[in-house]
Order: sequence, then C-alpha cells, then structure tokens
Amino acid sequence: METPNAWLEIAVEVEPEVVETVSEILARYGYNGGVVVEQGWVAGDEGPEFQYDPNRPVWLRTYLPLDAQVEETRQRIEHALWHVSQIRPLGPIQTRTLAEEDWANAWKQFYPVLRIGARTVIVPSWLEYQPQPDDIVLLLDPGMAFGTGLHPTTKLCLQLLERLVQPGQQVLDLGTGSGILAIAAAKLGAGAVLALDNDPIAVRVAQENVARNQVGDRVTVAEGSLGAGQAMGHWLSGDFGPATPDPALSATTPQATFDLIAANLIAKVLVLLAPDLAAALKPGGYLVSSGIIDIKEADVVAAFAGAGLRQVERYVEGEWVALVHTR
Ligand SMILES: C[S@@+](CC[C@H](N)C(=O)[O-])C[C@H]1O[C@@H](n2cnc3c(N)ncnc32)[C@H](O)[C@@H]1O
Repeated sequence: METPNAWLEIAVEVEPEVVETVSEILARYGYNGGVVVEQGWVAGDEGPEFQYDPNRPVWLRTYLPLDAQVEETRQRIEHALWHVSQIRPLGPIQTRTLAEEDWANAWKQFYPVLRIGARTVIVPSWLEYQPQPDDIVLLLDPGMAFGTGLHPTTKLCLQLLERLVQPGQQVLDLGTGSGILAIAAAKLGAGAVLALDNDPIAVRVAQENVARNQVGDRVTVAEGSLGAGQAMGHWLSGDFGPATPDPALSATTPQATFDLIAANLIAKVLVLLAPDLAAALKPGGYLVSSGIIDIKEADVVAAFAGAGLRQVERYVEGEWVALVHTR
C-alpha cells in the first residue's frame, strides 16, 4: 500500500492507569494499529536506558491518513474516548496535520529501552541494544494488546517470573495480551509455555511477538481460556459468563498440568477462575496472580483459599497487588 503523504495526528494526555485502555482505542483506528506512548521517562545512567516515572501523565498519539474518511474516524475516536472519560479524566483531544517526514520521526523518538526487575529489558525492535551477560531481552513494539511492560501489574509479574521460572517448566500464561509474560518465561528457561487469551486481537499480536522473539518452539499461543473462563466475553465488556459456571467447561480444565501459572487478569475473573486455576496447577507449583486492585484483594484471597491454594507471597505497587500461591 502506498504511504499517505499527509497525516492527522490525534493526541491526548491521560493518567498512567488508563494508558493501556486508551492505547487500545487509538490502535483500533490509527494507521497500522500504531500508537505512540510519550511517557514520563527519566534518563538512566547509561546509553539509551531509561526509567519510567509512573507518576507523570502520559501523552498518547496516533496518526490517520488525511483522506476522505479522516473526519469520520476522528469522530469515532472522540466517541470512544468520551466513554473512558466517564471513568477517569482525560485531557482534551488535540489534533494537528503533519507532513510525511515529521510523521516518520514522531514514531520512534518515544520508545527507549525499558529495564524491569533485575534482568528483563524491553527493547523496541528498531533500536540497537547491546545486552549485558544476564539480560533477558524482550523485543516488543507497542501494538494494540495490553502488555508493553508499562503497567504496574505486568511489571510485578515480570519481577516474579524472574525469580520463579525454573528450567524445563510447563507454564501457563492466562490472559497473555501482547505475549510479554509467555515470552519472558520462555527466555527465562521454561520448557513449554501455553499462552491463552480470549481476545483475538491479543492472540494475533502475541503470535507476532513470539515469532519476533524466536521462542515459537517453546510458546504456543491460542485463542481461548481456562475452564469457566471459556464462557466469558472481552475482559473490558463486563461479560463474565453465567453466575454458576457450566460444569462441562470446568471438566475441560487440564488437571495438575502446570508448574507455574501467570494470570494477570482482573480480580473478578481471578475469583471466578479460582477452582480452574487450582486444578490446573501441579502440587508444589506456583500461581502468580496480578491485576488485583487493592480493594478487591480480600475477594481473591478468599476465593484462592477456598480452592485449596496457599498464599506464599504478596507484592504491591501503588493500588495494584500481585500474589503468589502454591498448592
Ligand atoms: C491485564 S491484561 C494482561 C496482559 C499480559 N499478560 C500482561 O501481563 O501485561 C489481561 C489480558 O487477559 C485477557 N483476558 C481477560 N479475561 C480473560 C479470560 N476470561 N480468558 C482469557 N483471557 C482473558 C485480556 O484479553 C487481556 O489481554
């Protein structure tokens, strides 16, 4: 396809908590699904390494070809963002037109290398990066699926995976999003990783990222869920399936199969899936659960205890909690 020679930039300033949600919206309409995330980066000590300042608001931008559809698309974006603004305040939507060369540069300047935990480094595919001997390098370009390493819930999981993954393990990444945790688990030595997501867009992005990171021999990405999760709709839709899970669905849950499960979902989904998660975990295995907003932590803790899981660790970042359970 020929690249358009003029662009409409759509920019909005958002709180860190809604970056992923607004990014998904912009990616749905923006050219090639691309979104620029302009974060509160702080320069690190060396080269292109930066640290992210989680307290500063974030600018998100996307680009639309300046053609006959541009006005209609702009209105759709405005409408979708209005819905988000009913939950969290957003800055006013700003637009400007750009010539081709400005657009090409706008993409790349905002994605520095991002170091998380002790060893994990997220590197945009277009950057040259010289890894340190112990680095686990994840090549991830921002796309339309959750999980570019920015969200506190993802960071907590990556830090835990660094410690918990053992060579040869069977790992389940439930709600894989961009595939970030599955790819990290494979690069940390897991023998086989099953990465599931019930959002087909996430599945496609995760497959691309698995290929880019050359871990396709160990990571299988599939559309779907675990047990009762198979009756649930998109996680942001509020459709959590029937109140009483269909026993036929839970009967499909693989029994005592995984040494390690990473489940960065929301609290409500974790509660509903507690029996399936427990059943799928091998005795002595670990379940890393994240995406738990602090006010819902007690619900998750109770559901996991009810499913026979024992809590061994707890981590907090801001209002987000991550738990480690064993069975
Ligand atoms: C918070 S994101 C986590 C993404 C990534 N694992 C990370 O840590 O950044 C949650 C992901 O779980 C998926 N998801 C939500 N509910 C699900 C369910 N019932 N079954 C499978 N996937 C689900 C969503 O589509 C989304 O991609």
